[in-house]
Amino acid sequence: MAATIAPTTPAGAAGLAALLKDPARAVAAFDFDGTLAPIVPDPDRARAHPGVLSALARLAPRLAAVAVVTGRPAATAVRLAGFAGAPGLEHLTVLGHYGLERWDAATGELSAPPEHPGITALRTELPALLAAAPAGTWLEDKGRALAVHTRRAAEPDAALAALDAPLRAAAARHGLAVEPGRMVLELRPPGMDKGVALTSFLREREAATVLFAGDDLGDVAAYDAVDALRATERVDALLVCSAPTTGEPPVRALADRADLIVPGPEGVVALLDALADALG
Ligand SMILES: O=P(O)(O)OC[C@H]1O[C@H](O[C@H]2O[C@H](CO)[C@@H](O)[C@H](O)[C@H]2O)[C@H](O)[C@@H](O)[C@@H]1O
Repeated sequence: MAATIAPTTPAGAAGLAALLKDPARAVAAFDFDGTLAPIVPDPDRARAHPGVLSALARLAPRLAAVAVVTGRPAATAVRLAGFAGAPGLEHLTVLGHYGLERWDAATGELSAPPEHPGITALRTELPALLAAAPAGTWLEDKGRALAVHTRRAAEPDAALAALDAPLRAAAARHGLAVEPGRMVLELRPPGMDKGVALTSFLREREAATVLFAGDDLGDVAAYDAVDALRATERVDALLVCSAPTTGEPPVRALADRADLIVPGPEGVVALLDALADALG
């Protein structure tokens, strides 16, 4: 028997009903870390939850499209999740670097803009800026963006708070945007976010319904965009919050607005399987 999917808001119930009624006009989009992949101390060791590929593959052929919208470089998300060549995901799209990059499974092509000059300059400056940071602080060079992580520090939140002002000043000096996240502060090119990326993708696919699932502050822009589409274009939607299973509190800016809260990537996989079951 299919598991019950129980949105806690009337708008979410309408979104779910619309998706089940007309899946061919629905798009499902997912954040990667914390949503499809369990959070781990080393980002390069993150992997999609073992149930993700089969659950997405069951769902994707029934929907207008499935996308991953992530702060990771698109190629990194594809590698960590094993998306390339995955049966059933021949039409998956990955929007990486908050939408700056795009990878389409159908062609295998990756599109990406040139590196922002602020990133090039900051790359040489950051080691000195981080020299006095608490042990365990480290820099993830993502190519088009630089992310300072504190998850491995003894006091991750305090370490991040101490770095906040100097990193924001450095970002301002180089014309970069600051993207805070779970024990990470990322400096990246401005002018793009998950909301802009998701809106553009939904228009491209002429979606009437969207399911979006995320877990972190970078996903708030996508929530904002979906709410705007609900209000202005009568798009039906189901906003899902993947709540941390790491002991961290959920990101309130998502949890307080979500139509459905699920327990981490395992809960997301259960939701996808329940949707696939319900679609028959
Ligand atoms: O948009 P996302 O797909 O959620 O990517 C956002 C950031 O995710 C990664 O960091 C997070 O996951 C790591 C691995 O589990 C974890 O160690 C870290 O504490 C989390 O913040 C990634 O490393 C960042 O570059 C992304 O910006």
